[in-house]
Amino acid sequence: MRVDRVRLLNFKCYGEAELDLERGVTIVHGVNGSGKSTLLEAVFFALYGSKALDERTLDDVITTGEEESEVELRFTHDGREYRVERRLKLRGDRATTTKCVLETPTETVEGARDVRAEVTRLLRMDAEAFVNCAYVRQGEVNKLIHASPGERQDMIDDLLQLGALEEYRERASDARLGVKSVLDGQREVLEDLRSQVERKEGQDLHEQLNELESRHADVVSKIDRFESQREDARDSLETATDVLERHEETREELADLAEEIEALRSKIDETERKREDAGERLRERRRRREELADERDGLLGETDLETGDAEAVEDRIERLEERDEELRDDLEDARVAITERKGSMERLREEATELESRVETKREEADQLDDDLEDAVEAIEQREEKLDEFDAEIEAAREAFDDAPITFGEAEGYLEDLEDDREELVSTRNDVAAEIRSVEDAIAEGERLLEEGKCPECGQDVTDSPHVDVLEEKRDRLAALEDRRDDLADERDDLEERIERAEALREAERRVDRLEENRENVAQLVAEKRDALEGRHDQREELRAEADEREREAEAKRAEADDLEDDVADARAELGEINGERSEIKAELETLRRVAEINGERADLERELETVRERRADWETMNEERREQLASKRERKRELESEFDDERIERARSEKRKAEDYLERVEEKLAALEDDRDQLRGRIGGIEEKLEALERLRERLEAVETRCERLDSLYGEAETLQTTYGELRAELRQRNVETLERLLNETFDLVYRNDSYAGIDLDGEYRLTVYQKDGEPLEPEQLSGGERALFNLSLRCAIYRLLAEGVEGTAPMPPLILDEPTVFLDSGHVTQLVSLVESMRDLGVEQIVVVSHDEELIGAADSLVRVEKDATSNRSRLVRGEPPEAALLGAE
Ligand SMILES: Nc1ncnc2c1ncn2[C@@H]1O[C@H](COP(=O)(O)OP(=O)(O)OP(=O)(O)O)[C@@H](O)[C@H]1O
Ligand SMILES: [Zn+2]
Repeated sequence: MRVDRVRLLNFKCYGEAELDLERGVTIVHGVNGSGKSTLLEAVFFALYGSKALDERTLDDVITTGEEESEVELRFTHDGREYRVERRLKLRGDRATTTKCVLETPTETVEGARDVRAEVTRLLRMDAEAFVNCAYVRQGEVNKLIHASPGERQDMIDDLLQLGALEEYRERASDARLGVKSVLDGQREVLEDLRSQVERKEGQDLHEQLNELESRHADVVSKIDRFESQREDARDSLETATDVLERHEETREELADLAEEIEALRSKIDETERKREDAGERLRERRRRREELADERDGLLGETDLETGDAEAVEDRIERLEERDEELRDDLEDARVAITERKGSMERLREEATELESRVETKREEADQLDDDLEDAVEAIEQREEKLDEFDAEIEAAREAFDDAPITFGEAEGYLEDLEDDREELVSTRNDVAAEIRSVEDAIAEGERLLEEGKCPECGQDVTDSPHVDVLEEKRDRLAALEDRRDDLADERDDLEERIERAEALREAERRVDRLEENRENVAQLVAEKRDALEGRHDQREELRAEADEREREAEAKRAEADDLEDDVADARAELGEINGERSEIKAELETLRRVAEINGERADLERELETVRERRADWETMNEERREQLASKRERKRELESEFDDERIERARSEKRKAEDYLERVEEKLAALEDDRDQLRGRIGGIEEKLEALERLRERLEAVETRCERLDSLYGEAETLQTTYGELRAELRQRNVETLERLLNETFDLVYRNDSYAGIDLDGEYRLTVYQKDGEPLEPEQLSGGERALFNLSLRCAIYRLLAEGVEGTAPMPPLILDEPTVFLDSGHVTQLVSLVESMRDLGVEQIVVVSHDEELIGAADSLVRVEKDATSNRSRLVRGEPPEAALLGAE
């Protein structure tokens, strides 16, 4: 068997991974925890499913955090291709297998159990055998050494299929013992049967049977006789019962007829009564009709209708109602007219009153104006007097100018001129005064100088001064100036006087101005008053004219209102007439309506009369029919009465009694006889059964005799088979043990070639003993760790080779799988392990898969697989490498 391809999905640390495996030695390497062992486990799991998991469960297989997991394995076996696929799914917190198929070239096997059975059959190994032989798991290197010889024996026997032989031997032994116990049982049965048959044969069963059968025939013939007599009795009973029943029926029919006749008669009477009542009603209704006719004739007399004919009456009513309708409209119109006119009339009168009150107001206003006018005239007169006073005053003021140097109006200018003159005068006086003073001073200076003898003019000695006469001139000048000053004083006094007068004149001028202004004002007021007076006159005239106008209007309205009052009186009179006519119409309508009512009632009566008449006729016919029925029922009754035959009835009764009597007795008798018969039958049956049992016993006896003979020979055969299997196994094991011992020694030699050990001994019970060079025996447990590992590997390889070469009909072996075989080995022994691996390959092992870190092993590989774990996703990956990669591996 060769693994071609492994494909994983979410298998433990793997996400998606796929690996093609080739022939030869494949080394799987990678750091701790990268997933190397898991890869091998996956192959194992693909083949054997949960059996490959030891104590772990399916949910350990699914990558943590995932729901589903898949593993697919393609392999070639015996030249044929196979494919196994398993799929797991987490349901809640338990994983289950949702798909498990094995595709073989000829069929598809489904279901975990069937697939495992088929794989076990193909490889001739179950899971346990697989790990004991082909798959050396990590840490299980010493498994075979630590096992007890008995366990080892079972393991190896199983692998070599010798277990089956032992099983067969045991089965043969079981079979032999089984046959023995069955045979013993059967012999006991045989004895028992024989004694039973003998006992039964001594009982005279046939004679007993004959006697009982003749007694039985006797009883049966008696029963037959009584049964036929009972039949006769039953017949006569039936006939008698018939006659009596018929009689009973006739009597019942007669009774029914009597009842029916009675019922008919009472119905006829009842209907007859109803008919009479109806006749009475007819008469009553006719009377009523007459009464109504009389009443109507009376009513018609009151009207001018010639006939009480319904149509004519309705016609008349209709016309009267139309007329009444017209009159009602007229009435309404008249009422409306009255209301309207009364309204207008009142309105007119109100308007007139209103106008009159306005006339009065206006007249009062005019009178008021009269008074106002008088007052105004008086005021004007007063003002005019005032004007005269002003004129006199003005005249008086103007008189001041009569002897004045100026005329009225010049005073102002005149005064101003005088004042200017005065000013000029004053300044001239001042100038004169100043000159006087300076001349006086110069005179005084000149006089002083002169006294000192100096020139008054230039201060030089007066002797010969040209200026001595100047002093005199100055004195002249002073006198002239003083004259002038006095003149000026006079002039001023005169001027003062004139200014005083001029001021009085100016005052008079101003007073006249004021007075004239006042006068003007008063004159204006008077003029205005006069104008106003004029206006008031006009107004007063207008008011009076208007008042007259309104007074006339009011009179006109009152006249119109009086006319309307007359109209209203006329309309009222018309209203009275209409009402009169309407009450006449109303009276006639009442009469006519009553007539119409009578007509209606009479028609109803007529219809009712008709109905009653018809009803009566119906009742008549009904009763006639009933009378006929009555006659026929009476006839039938007479017939039945004539049928009655008392004598025959009496006979039937006595016969019935007799038959009943007999039947009662015969039943008892028959029951007793039947009892006898049944008892006899039972006894006959008992004897017959005993005879049959005897027959059966004889048959069984014969059968048991044959069976015992057969069992005897079977026992002999089983005994032979058991010994044969035992011998066969011992022989085979001996042969295998010899081969295995040889292979083991060869292999151990190969991997542990030194001088310490002479050889290994394997006895028939698979007890292992290692002999040292000096001939001392050693238990394998006494070997060192490394030695033990090598020893074990040798044993594994030896078993593998034995299986691959030795056993007849062996299937092609699965790959040899070694998980970390080098852990206990030093480098020298690794080299030997490498040669072991190589020799296995040379011996024709198709595939060898080894998990190892060892460089030397890697160097020996035909192909390399590196397992890496992605640091971020934490998923393992498979990377193929070719052997040259080995050179780079020093760094790992
Ligand atoms: N169900 C699972 N889901 C995810 N990871 C898992 C699951 N089961 C196991 N693992 C992880 O798979 C990793 C690989 O384990 P494995 O034994 O294959 O490593 P290895 O390469 O053989 O290491 P060593 O060299 O130490 O033997 C471990 O780190 C383990 O934690
Ligand atoms: Zn590992």
